[in-house]
Amino acid sequence: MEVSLITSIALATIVFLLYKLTTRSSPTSTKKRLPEPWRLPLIGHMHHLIGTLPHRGVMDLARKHGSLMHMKLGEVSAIVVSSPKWAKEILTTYDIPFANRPPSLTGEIVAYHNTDIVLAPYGEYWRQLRKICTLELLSVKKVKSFQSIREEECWNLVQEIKDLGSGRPVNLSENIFKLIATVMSRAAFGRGIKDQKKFTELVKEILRLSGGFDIADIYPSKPFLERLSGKRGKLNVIRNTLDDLIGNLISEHKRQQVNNNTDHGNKNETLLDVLLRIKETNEFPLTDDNIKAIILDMFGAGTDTSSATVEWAISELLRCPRAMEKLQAELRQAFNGKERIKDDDVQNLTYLNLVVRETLRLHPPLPLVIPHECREPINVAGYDVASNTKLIVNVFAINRDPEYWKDAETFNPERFENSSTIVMGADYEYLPFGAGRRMCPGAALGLANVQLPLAHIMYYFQWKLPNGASNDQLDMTEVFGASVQRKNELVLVPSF
Ligand code: HEM
Repeated sequence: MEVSLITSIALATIVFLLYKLTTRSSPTSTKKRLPEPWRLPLIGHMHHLIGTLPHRGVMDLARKHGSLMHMKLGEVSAIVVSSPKWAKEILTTYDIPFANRPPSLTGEIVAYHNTDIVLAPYGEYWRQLRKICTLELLSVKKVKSFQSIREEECWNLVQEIKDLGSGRPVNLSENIFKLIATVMSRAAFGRGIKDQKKFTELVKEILRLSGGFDIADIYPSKPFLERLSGKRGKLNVIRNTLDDLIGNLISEHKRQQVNNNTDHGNKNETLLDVLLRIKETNEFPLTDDNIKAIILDMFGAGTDTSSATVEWAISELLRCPRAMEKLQAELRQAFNGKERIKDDDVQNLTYLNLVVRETLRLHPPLPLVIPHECREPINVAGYDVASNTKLIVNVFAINRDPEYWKDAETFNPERFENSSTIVMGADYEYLPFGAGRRMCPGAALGLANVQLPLAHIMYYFQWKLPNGASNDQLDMTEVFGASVQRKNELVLVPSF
């Protein structure tokens, strides 16, 4: 992040000089303006984010300048929301005007001209895709239908760790990501795919390139910067490779459907089956490219988010022995005498659920959600907001707002004991899945993909840091991309 910011600022200076040579300054506006930090010409407020991670930098700025603040990121104007009060106001009263997504290079290239769900502009096409998500792809019934896949893959991970032997370090980051990517592959295509490693690496690379703070994002009107930064070229290469990979899977699927005369609508339909059925029955016009874009969304939105949550949960538990013991006691009592843990068994485990909620409070994988964009000029609390203004909801700051959360920085699952909050707080004080029309439609699947792996990892093994380091020395440094991950992989030593 730091390198990309510094590169952005260096390139911005060049653009600034060119700009100065070719433009005259405009008269100062007299309109009421939102509070903002001091800014520099052309780069705006980007310099405030040097040496920090965007969600933390923006939180610190908001604590000084206000929880509804304006920021200029290069040439992009953004309104930044950092408190439950403003999140509620904006995501209810102004939800529709802000329901758009800003155009992005990722959307143009990798999402086949924004024909996925995540980046699709607000409108009829997006509405239809949301309906397909709610009723078909990510419905409770569908999430349940992937139960045996989750159980098998979790069990495989337990066996792999056992095969390595007690006391041998395990790279949990790698293994958890692989587990969730395999679950998603099997859910999407019915099996783990041949090129799975390559596929998931490419999806990870897209996410890494889509943080929203690099030079191409902050100067959208200067397309030559996309080339100069190499982003356009990289995304094109990734898209072409993924296009071949998913294209082949679609062709294979179509062949199998003809051979097997597949019974449409059966309970084991994969995500790809569902989309091909919708296409074939003309329920909603979808092209193969649309299907590729939607499938990529399921991976992009569904793998990193869940795997990061499992990793952060383990990290927090390691540093909080009291919570770790309590969770393991709950699991051992619930599964005493059972060889295998079933998906249904974990749904009602109180403390496991509290741990997951508290992890998502402190470590929302998408701390600045996915940027929204204003569709029309509006007035928010007396401030004029121009169309195309970006909306950044700093969920990271909201989830840690000291006005709402006692000891906000402390990992304390018990704080949710008497609360009904699961996916969002009634007062918008807890928003790991966002809120409003663009809220995450995959929360049920995301939670299921977190709970079961976490239960397995905590039930079957005791964990400690390698080389005799004490658990409270675990490094918790974050790295910012499309989602916030651990900077250093989580390598731990199991005993059993
Ligand atoms: C722990 C897991 C997850 C977390 C914390 C999470 C969080 C989020 C957040 C914060 C947003 C953006 C909301 C906004 O822009 O206001 C989002 C959007 C989205 N998520 Fe998730 N997500 C998770 C898992 C999943 C899964 C498993 C899927 C599907 C496989 C999924 C699919 C999506 C989609 C399609 C969108 C875009 C919705 C739209 O633009 O209409 N997510 N998610």
